[in-house]
Amino acid sequence: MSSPSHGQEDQLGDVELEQEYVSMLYGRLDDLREYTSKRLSEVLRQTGGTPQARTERDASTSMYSDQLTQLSAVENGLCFGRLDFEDDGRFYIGRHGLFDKDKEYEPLLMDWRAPAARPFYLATAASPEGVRRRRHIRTKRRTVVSLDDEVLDLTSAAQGRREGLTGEATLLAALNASRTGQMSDIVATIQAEQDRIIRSGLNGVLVVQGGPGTGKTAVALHRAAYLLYTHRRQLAKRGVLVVGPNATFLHYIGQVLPSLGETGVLLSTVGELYPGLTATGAESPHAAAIKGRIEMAGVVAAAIKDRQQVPTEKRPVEVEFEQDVLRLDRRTCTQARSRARRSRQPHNQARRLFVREMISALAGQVANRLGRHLLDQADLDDIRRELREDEKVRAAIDRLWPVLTPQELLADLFSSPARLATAARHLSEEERALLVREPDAAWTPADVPLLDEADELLGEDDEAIKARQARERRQEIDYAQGVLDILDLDDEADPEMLLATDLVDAAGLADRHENRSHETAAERAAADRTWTFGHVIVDEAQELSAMAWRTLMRRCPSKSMTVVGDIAQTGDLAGTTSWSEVLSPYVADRWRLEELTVNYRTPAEIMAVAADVLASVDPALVPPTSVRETGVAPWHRRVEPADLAATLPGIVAREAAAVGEGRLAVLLPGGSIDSLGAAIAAAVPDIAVGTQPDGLETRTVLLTVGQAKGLEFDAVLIVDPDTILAESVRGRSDLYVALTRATQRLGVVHTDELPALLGGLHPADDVEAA
Ligand SMILES: Nc1ncnc2c1ncn2[C@@H]1O[C@H](COP(=O)(O)OP(=O)(O)OP(=O)(O)O)[C@@H](O)[C@H]1O
Repeated sequence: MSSPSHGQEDQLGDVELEQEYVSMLYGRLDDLREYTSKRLSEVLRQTGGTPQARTERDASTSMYSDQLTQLSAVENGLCFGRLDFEDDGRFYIGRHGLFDKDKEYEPLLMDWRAPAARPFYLATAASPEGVRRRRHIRTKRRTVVSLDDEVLDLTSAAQGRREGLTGEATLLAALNASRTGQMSDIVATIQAEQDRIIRSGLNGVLVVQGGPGTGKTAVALHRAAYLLYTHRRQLAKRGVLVVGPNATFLHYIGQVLPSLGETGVLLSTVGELYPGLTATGAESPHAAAIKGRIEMAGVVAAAIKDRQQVPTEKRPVEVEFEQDVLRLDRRTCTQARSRARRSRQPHNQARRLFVREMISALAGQVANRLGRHLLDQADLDDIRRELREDEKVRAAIDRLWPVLTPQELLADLFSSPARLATAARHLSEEERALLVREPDAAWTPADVPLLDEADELLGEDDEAIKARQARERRQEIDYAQGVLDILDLDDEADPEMLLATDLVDAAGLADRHENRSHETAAERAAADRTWTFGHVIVDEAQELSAMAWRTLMRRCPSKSMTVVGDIAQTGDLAGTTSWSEVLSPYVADRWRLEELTVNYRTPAEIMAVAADVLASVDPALVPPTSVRETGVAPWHRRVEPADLAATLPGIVAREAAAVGEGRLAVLLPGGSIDSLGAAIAAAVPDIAVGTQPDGLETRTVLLTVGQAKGLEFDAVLIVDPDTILAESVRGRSDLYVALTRATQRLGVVHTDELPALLGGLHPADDVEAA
């Protein structure tokens, strides 16, 4: 509600006044951009100097480029609010702090994350915190288009604003707007219960539990921006990781942080956390669920032990060496293996000890045959060296204790029922059979935590480390050569002036860049499996398996984490329905819980239907309260199974037309995407089938419920709810997720009797007639 005390004329006058102020702010922003860009070019042009000067220059380069990125990002909606206080003070609130350099840096615009900006989100008529009026300023590009005032006194509170909502008109305008396929930031309309979570302290594990549409994802991302602003020094170095369920979801949320001026955050799925590997393989949900169990950590450890072999009593290892046959018997090998294992080093590093013991044993045999008394220390050293370099000796030792990469270990394990039987003996035969795969099959997302576990237990052998270092050094030199080439391309350079290559060669420049100052923490983190983050945010956290949690906890030893999710929406068989169950192995009961209760996405009419489904998942679960109604009744239509393929394209086309500029999602059972997808795609323009990162920007998209998790659309059409319910033991949760994706319209097409759970839907003919 716009302030009743303000007439239309006042508003017009105010709009002009605010436009003046907003234009002044944009002028200041332009000045700042120009200044920063100039400084950056100056720094980039400087060369030479002492090592300290170079370090300072690197720091200035990254500071100015970061500032420039931030200043470019805040163009849209730079200023969105104003607070007027009882004592006649006032200030403006926006995406970025701006100061008046001519007036002792007096604030012109307060960053929304600054402590002083908090009353903009928290002040209420009942507790105004000295605020007289809160004004929401809506802009389009650089033009002020409207204002929404709230007067925070109890009389105006009694007159009608809905209790508990901040900036109601602006909020409802944002919620009613058509979706674009990309999530937007909510910085102008953060609600009080969300603000408290966004600004909660950095330390410890914070769990944010909330029903669908309560803004968990939005809150998690704004929290990342807030934490980076408030604890920049601490977090910029180690970076922040945001984990999401799949690439489509990451694409959907990908613009939110950049629009808030934050680019140093790594967005990743758990499946992408193993550098150099893309987990594109698919497998049955049951196989993935087994791989997600915590017992799999023991299976990986056992699989490694199983590769540390000793010969049988009767058949010692025989090695040909210089026309002689040397023997490694069971006792010698067992002793060497025990010593190597006792070192508690990872397999590939402990191997050094094993090799040393084996070479000693073999050298002893050679010395005895040559006549030990004839040999001095130098001879013995020679014998050891020759043994080490001998191909056959090396091969024999490799068979007993091979150098292994995580990929080799797991590919060998899963392609061998015998190896699986040894390492995973507590699994049933049927469970083991589900894990068997071809040796060269593609890796699946559920394999990634196992690879991570294996990497931890295998470690890297020295040769691999040396090879990697050499590779990295070559990359540094290539990068440095590129920099030199660019610098020397300047054709306006004075011919008398020394070229950069006259001063330093690529190897020399690479030395200076050894600390990779040109990469952000997020970029370095993405390339390094052992990177540990300053803060980790996990979205749709209910879907993570126990093994995935183990991987993530390894990446965050400080346990500074924000975990957001909804245990009523768990669809993955490996997922959880209890936060305490997944967190207690790592932090016992030292985690704090915050709950979100208001649904900003799903209108009340649709939520009433979803509430029945939720009650069937667990009667104790409480659905979130919808913030708005649309007046559009959700409908159902029965179609004979034989007619489905012929009828559905028409229904989809009608819904796509009804949604106008908005987005429509057709949610189908997993098994139907292929069979029904082609017919629908042929009849409906601008359509995407299945997950493609930018598929959400098409007007219509066909997805399974699992693929639609975390996403939202103006209209949703659910096809064949019976099969969605039957497809998984978590079918009811899946249906609940499907129903709660819509912001405006919902329809359900079924081929059998309407499931009783969906009794709240209205027959399509009644809805059309109305
Ligand atoms: N304070 C707010 N102002 C404006 N829009 C909001 C606000 N809070 C949430 N929204 C919008 O509500 C929708 C749902 O938010 P979000 O996706 O974060 O919910 P969620 O709790 O993660 O949902 P789900 O559990 O279904 O994934 C989004 O469009 C988001 O932008």
